Amino acid sequence: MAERQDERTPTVVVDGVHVSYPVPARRETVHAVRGVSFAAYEGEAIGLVGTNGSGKSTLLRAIAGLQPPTRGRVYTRSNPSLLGVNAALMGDLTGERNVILGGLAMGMSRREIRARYADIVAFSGIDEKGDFASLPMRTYSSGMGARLRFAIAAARSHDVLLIDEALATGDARFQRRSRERIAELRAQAGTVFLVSHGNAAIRASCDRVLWLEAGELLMDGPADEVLDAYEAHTGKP
Ligand SMILES: Nc1ncnc2c1ncn2[C@@H]1O[C@H](COP(=O)(O)OP(=O)(O)OP(=O)(O)O)[C@@H](O)[C@H]1O
Repeated sequence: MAERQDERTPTVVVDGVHVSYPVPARRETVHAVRGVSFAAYEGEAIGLVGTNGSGKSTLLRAIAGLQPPTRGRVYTRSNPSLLGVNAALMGDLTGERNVILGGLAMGMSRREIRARYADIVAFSGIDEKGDFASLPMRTYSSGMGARLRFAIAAARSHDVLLIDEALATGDARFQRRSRERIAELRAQAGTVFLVSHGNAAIRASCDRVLWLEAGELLMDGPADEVLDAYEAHTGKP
């Protein structure tokens, strides 16, 4: 077993990571992630579950390099262009402008963006109820924003793609497109992390699940096994 594991190529190694947020107003720190360790490999899709405030988004931000660990280390194989477009989307700009800026922020050329533009908008589904691509993003529902963000991020291949909640927002067709895209990214030896409150989306796309509770890694194993235990704990599917 150990030998077979050694043949796989790690893409992310999280080694004893702690993250604390100072809350000066209350003169305390929130210890959001507590000593989490695991390795992720090429071709894996890994779901993150845990009840509200258990540290999922914080761990994702630490892997993305957006939140420095207070203790421990995160190693990633490639330059983490993860969650690439998250910061770049701007409410006052149209969806179209955001697609262009998001693509540039991920290192795509203008020519590549032009070539992919129609696909990105079609993937997001934002134009299904009118010409939303030409309207400012602040006029979008939060689900539309999340879907456009995912569509932009999915337009190029990633060694590591971190997805926070986006998939929970779409209808059945968007979810099918997302599942297909995740499968393609994995086939290109990428690693996908998925945070969602919808266990069904995780069951459909992930083969491995990490269960965080109060900042600690409670369970790490095959998706069905961990989700069954998690659902027994929360009492809901
Ligand atoms: N910027 C911040 N400053 C202070 N505390 C924070 C900050 N961001 C998150 N926290 C706290 O850290 C803990 C973990 O939050 P986090 O958002 O990582 O959990 P989560 O599992 O993603 O939650 P949810 O499922 O509700 O989205 C929570 O107690 C939260 O209140």
